[in-house]
Amino acid sequence: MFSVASSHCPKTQSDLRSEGWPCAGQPPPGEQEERQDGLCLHDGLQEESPVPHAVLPAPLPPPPQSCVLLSGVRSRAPDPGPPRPPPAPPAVAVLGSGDFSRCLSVRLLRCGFSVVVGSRQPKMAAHAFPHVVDVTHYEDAVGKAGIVFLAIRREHYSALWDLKHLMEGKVVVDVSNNRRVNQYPESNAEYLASLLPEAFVVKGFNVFICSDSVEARLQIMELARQLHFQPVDMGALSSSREIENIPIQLFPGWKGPVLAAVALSIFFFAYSFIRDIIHPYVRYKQSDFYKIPIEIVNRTLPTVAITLLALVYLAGQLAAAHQLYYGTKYKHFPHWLEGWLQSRKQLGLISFFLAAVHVLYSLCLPLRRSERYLLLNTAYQQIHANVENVWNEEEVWRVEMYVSFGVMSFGLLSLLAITSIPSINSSLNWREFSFIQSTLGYVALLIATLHGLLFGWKRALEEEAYRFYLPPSFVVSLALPVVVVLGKALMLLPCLACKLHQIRKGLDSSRHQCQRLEPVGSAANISPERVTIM
Ligand SMILES: NC(=O)C1=CN([C@@H]2O[C@H](COP(=O)(O)OP(=O)(O)OC[C@H]3O[C@@H](n4cnc5c(N)ncnc54)[C@H](OP(=O)(O)O)[C@@H]3O)[C@@H](O)[C@H]2O)C=CC1
Ligand SMILES: [Cu+2]
Repeated sequence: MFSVASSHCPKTQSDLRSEGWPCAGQPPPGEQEERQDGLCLHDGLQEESPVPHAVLPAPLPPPPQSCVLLSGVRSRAPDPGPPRPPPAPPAVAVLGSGDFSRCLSVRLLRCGFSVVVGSRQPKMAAHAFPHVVDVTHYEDAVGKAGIVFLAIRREHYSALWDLKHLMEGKVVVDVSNNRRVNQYPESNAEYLASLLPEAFVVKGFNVFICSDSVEARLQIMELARQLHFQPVDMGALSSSREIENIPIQLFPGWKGPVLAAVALSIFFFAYSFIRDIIHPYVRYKQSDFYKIPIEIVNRTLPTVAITLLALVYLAGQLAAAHQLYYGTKYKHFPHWLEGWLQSRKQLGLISFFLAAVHVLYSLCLPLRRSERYLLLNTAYQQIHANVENVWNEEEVWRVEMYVSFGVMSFGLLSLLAITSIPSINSSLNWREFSFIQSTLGYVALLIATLHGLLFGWKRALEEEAYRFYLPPSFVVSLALPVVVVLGKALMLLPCLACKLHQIRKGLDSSRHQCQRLEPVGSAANISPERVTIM
């Protein structure tokens, strides 16, 4: 339903600094910083597609007015004078004539480069390219360009051995992906560098880029920018293994949140099973096993959903506590907290998913045959007892409010989920986003907690509700949300709120100023100023 991986790097990364389930608009100046180290796995050329057109880039605007040289150096503003003919576009060689080669060639052409394609059978391959592309033999193609893209698979790199002398001093770009994580002992790029020791090998292209030659790396990053990608500098060529593994990882950001959801589901399911099925069976020989498929599942779903939602906001509160304790936003969070903060969006979306399934299950409750029998039995007993009217004002109000709060909190959760879609979140400014994800997010948590409390009502105080000495599951599931809601109330106290505000404005009151750290490194290091939750 949701595309949670953004095709815009900054947006994906900006997830991390937002309040609730993250993805954020532009922060106000001085409060947040922008970094562009997101994962853009959905960027056109990154995907291996058997259909070339599936990854063909959309028509692009005209190329920038040759203000950026391929060497990565920006030229000065041109002197006013008679207009000169535009310089010949720089030639880029692409070796191989497969799917990737065709996509890349078209993109290069659209951005004003001249392309020379190297093929083992140039005559046959030429049909697949626009007529302006020079399709020739490998040797010829390499000789005509300073930058050489390899659009051939690693298994065929050995054929490049014959071109070794021609590759001397050229920038050779390895774009290959693998089919399995750590498929070969060394990365494809390192293998290529060993085959072509005189060339400057650069790994990656559209997003993550690395090379042992800083100049070559900058040159390819500039080229990527000219093709409207947002490259991320990954440093030395040794990072190529990491880059090659990225496209074949299966939802890496979801592992922790999914594991948390599964563990909580097992716990709450087992808890309800013991209390609601095993207990009546052991005590009264009453078989309630029919409750497993719907009732127990529908009791597990909301408890896990609300716990996950509380975990989203608990991470932000711990981050705020960390900042208050150290009196600065420049001290890195512990690793576990960084990971947790990064998982908030996934936690929130899983919570939304479980809440949605809970809604569906709840709507289906009256459809059950068991419900019908129970209702008839109750009616019969009522007639027997000669009771005409069982209307209970308190019960009526409790259930009306309980259902209403449930619907409201689900509505707010839906809003949070929708605004975490990259295209929607990019249409919001920082304040709008923060209002929805933080303020409305807390309201959703508060209302969901009230929904749970109204569901349980007085049962927490009744002795028979403690089966096997275990409190009802709603009591267990509401403990964390109540703590988080109270934590929020605490953070709103003027003394704490003011101090936190100052810290986030960058006014260090800390004894730790000497440890001031600039946010650096991989995407795993979230800078504290990205977190404004309270
Ligand atoms: N970074 C990214 O975003 C992406 C990277 N890639 C990578 O690009 C590379 C090319 O992928 P793709 O275009 O899909 O592959 P294809 O199989 O479609 O094309 C490979 C080309 O390699 C050439 N080649 C050279 N030697 C041989 C040989 N011995 N046997 C067969 N072909 C040979 C062929 O061109 P010819 O016959 O003209 O010589 C062939 O067309 C791969 O390494 C892939 O992982 C792919 C998609 C996305
Ligand atoms: Cu509910």
